[in-house]
Amino acid sequence: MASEARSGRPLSPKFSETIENNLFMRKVIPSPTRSRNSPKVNEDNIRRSLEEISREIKDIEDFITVTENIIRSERERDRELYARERRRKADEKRGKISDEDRIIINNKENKAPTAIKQSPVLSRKNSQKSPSFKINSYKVKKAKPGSPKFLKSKLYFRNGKIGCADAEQSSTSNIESTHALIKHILKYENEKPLVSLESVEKVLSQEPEEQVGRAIENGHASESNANEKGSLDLPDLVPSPARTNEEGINGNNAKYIDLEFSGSPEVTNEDPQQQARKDSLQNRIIDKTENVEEEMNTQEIENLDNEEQKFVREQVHHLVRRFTARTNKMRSRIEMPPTPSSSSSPSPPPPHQSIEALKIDTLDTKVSTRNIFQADNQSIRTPGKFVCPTFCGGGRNDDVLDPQGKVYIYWLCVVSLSFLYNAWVIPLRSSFPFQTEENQDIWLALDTCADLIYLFDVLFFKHRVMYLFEGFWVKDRKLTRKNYMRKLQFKLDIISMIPLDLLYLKYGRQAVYFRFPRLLKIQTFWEVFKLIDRVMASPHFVRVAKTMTYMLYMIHLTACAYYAYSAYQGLGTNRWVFSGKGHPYVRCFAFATKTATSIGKNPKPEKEGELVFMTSAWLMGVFVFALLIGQIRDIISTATRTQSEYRQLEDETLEYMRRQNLPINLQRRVKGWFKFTWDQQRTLDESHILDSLPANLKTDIALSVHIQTLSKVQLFADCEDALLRELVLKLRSVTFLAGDYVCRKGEVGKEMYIIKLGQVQVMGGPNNDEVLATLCEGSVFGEISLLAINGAEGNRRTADVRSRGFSNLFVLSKSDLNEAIVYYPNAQAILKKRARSLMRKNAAREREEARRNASREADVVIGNPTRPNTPPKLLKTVIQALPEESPAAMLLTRGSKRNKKRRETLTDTEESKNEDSLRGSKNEMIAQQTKCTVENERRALSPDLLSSIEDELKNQNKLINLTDSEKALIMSTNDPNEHQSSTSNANLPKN
Ligand SMILES: Nc1ncnc2c1ncn2[C@@H]1O[C@@H]2COP(=O)(O)O[C@H]2[C@H]1O
Repeated sequence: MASEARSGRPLSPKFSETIENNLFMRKVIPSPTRSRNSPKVNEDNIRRSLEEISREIKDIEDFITVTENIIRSERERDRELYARERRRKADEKRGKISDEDRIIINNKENKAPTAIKQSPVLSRKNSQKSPSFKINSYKVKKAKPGSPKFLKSKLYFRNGKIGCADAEQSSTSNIESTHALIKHILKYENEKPLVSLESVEKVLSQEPEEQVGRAIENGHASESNANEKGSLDLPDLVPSPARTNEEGINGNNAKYIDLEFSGSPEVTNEDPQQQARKDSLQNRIIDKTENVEEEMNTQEIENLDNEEQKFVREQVHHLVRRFTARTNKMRSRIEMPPTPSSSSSPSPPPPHQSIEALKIDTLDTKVSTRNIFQADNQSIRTPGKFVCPTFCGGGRNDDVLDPQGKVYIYWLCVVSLSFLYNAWVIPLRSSFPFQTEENQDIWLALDTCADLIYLFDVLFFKHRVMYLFEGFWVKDRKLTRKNYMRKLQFKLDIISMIPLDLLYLKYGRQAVYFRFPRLLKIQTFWEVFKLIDRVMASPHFVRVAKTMTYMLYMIHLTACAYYAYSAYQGLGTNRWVFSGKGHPYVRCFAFATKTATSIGKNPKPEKEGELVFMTSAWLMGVFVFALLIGQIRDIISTATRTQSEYRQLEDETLEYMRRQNLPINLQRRVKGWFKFTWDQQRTLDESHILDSLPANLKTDIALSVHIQTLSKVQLFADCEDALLRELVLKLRSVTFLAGDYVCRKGEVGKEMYIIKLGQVQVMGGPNNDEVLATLCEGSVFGEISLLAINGAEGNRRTADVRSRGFSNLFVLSKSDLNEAIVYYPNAQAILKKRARSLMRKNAAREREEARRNASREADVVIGNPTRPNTPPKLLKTVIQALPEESPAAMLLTRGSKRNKKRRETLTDTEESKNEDSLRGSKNEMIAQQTKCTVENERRALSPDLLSSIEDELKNQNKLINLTDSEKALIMSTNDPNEHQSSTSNANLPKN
């Protein structure tokens, strides 16, 4: 917008165009529907429109500033150009131009040919429509690259700068090209005039005034005639013998206005007639140009100032005013009262102040909406005329006090101390003989200090405290003062300062009771406790302290009264009154304490007056102590309520489990859960704590509490903050014990999780005992099944997730997630991307596992053929052949009961023996063969035995050592010969 306005010459039409074209201006003009806002309009919509309006007003403000700057700078430039031009023309007229200057002017003239082009006003018009004037051109073919001819260029004049048109399109440096081109022009200018006389005549015959008028009206209409591109070009300056002036007009360049600006003294070969003609033409040109130019310039500049500019400015200011008023009205209607905690932030003024703010003179050109809003806060600038204009800063509003600010609270503490001084000392000095002639001055000084504090409080502090009015903090000093003066507190403060002490003059300084009005400052004392209660980390202490102060003060008053009564009756006149022995205050205070608390024995009252005193003291004691004890109980119970609730719940749960006879282990886990949850949160259910707060505050609190965890969640870091705000209140906190499964593979997923504390393990593998990943604080899991990427089947958990130690997780339900995420496509995309990548990873892992299993199975088939389970036929035959009860048969059929391995070895040996015996005396070869066969066949039944024998024989290459009992067993079954042979057989190496 700014650039448009800057480049546009006819500022007024451009201005109005800009305004009309701008969206914000269209919005600014209030439509009937807009102004007729129904009260039922949704608050959100109002808010949004309010924000929009604020933005628009800001835009208008910028718009005004920019356009005003443009107007100013344009005007200055116009004036400057105009003055320069006039000076130059005057010089020219007087023929004072040096030759050198003439050449430069010549070229300058060429930048904006004819008188028309010299008009700054017109130049701007031109530059608006066509940004450049092409004033020269080269049309030489086959020129060297880089040479001015090659450029075939035209000089242009744009925004006060000269340049070479073609250089812009080529990569050549514009400055270099322009320089070269100018040099070239100057070189040939001596040989041939730049502009022919005929061209000049032609232009002049077209009535320049007309051209000017048209140019102004139509924005270069005259130039368009000459050049469709809107440029005013001179004929080719390259000296070409074939080329004549006529060609310049009628040939290719016929559309150009050819002007000859000569008069160069170097052109000496002209005849005097021609010279005279040239001079007269030149003069005509200059005269006409000057007249037109002068007229135009003056008119333009004045018009600029007087009409459009003013109109536009006024219009815009008017709109700004209207919109500011509307905005303030709307704001006053919808703005929520700030919470006490936000009071320190700059707050808007009460509505009536806003209205006053609107009285600001918006006609000031520098006014801005920002200023208006600032003015809202400073609407009243007149100095205060009421209380202490000098000290109180009059009507300034920059030093109001925040009622919850530190300065004010500290000051209230000081005032409270002086109140307490008065409250304790006035009864004390009135009853006890503590004010003597010697210390009177000290008391007087202390009294004066306390009084000064009271005075300062009223003069400098109380009336500056800002207050809430219809939801707005009122910060105006005049209003805060009025507010203070309206209150009862002001009246009490004034009464408490009444200098009744002056009566000392009449009644003497002993009459301290004249200071009793000072006790009316008690409101400040209450206020300070109230404020400290709010700002202290543990308000229970403040409450207990307050109650204790009351109690002690009652006892103090009783002590004073007791002493006064005793003094009245006469010290030590009976057993009840104060005896006068010891420190009077300490004794009387002890008496009063015993009476009030009914602890300890006090002397019995004897007189009626004493009885009345005691009765009232007892009553007060009962009342005050009942109150005190009740309060302290409340305070303590409030402080420990959450803990006792937790204890109660834990006890009930454990009791229930005991009654149900649940396993001890389970009970222990539940106990662990209670302990861990309490340690972590100091409450069992956080969610209900903030129930009573509005949603925005709840969100803020939840964000502050969980920010540490949530800041680690990548999902939220990558997405808008709004998503986090939306979800934070929906997060539920859950605790898992060590080894607990958070979710199981194949379950339907209904929640996703964010790890708040601890670690979880994602389990996988064929037996779900392989840890695929360990996730820690800030990690998100359980989202795959929620997103249901794989259609209906996709809502199943893809892995087991187990808590590694104790872990605390945020749970987000599927519905909550879906509800929120639907508006955040970014987050959706991130979650889906992550889910897909996890799924791909899992799929790849599962494929790999399947492949490994398959290859393992294949190995078994090839490498380990299974042996038949049925005993071989030969063995069956042998067993049948053996006597049933023989140890060999028993061994073969049942095996040993003692040492299996040894027995089997034995059986093996025996069997060999039996085989031998079976074969009898048949040749050894056959027996051996048989034995081997049997052995081979037995291997099927007891591979361990056989292999162990084999191993022993192979590896150690020694005889198998049978135990004696085994040998005996074998020998007892078979004859000695057989035994021999069997032993030898048994000892045979297998191979
Ligand atoms: N290989 C893995 N690495 C990390 N996390 C995983 C992996 N596989 C599954 N998960 C997470 O474990 C979750 C189990 O439940 P979901 O399938 O809903 O979502 C799953 C993922 O968030």
